Amino acid sequence: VLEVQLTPFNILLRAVLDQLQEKDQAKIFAQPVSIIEVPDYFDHIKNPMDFSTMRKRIDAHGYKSLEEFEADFNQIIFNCMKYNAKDTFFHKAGLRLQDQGGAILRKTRRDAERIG
Ligand SMILES: CC(=O)c1c[nH]c2ccccc12
Repeated sequence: VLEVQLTPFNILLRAVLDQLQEKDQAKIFAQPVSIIEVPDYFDHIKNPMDFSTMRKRIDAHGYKSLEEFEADFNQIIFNCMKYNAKDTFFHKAGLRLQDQGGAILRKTRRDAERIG
């Protein structure tokens, strides 16, 4: 059922989100951090974010601009770097996603600028 109205903007956001998720092979950022797995997570992290939540917001037409979309992506990274100590697999995965995702978003902004 095509319950999501496909506008050019949310087609673009879904495509960018797919590219960002390709950089998360371990699927660390795919779903919300589980309060069962990590009981103290929400003591430290006040604005949880993950890719599945972003996808829901795209489908609800909840992003009014690319900047709002990027803010949620940056929240994922910020939370990961804050909660996980520097020498952990998760922290390092956050750094890599920030680097690789940053390149994807810069190219997206450039393309959007050109297309207008
Ligand atoms: C994204 C993130 O920080 C995590 C994703 N899964 C986790 C499991 C335990 C602790 C942290 C996490």
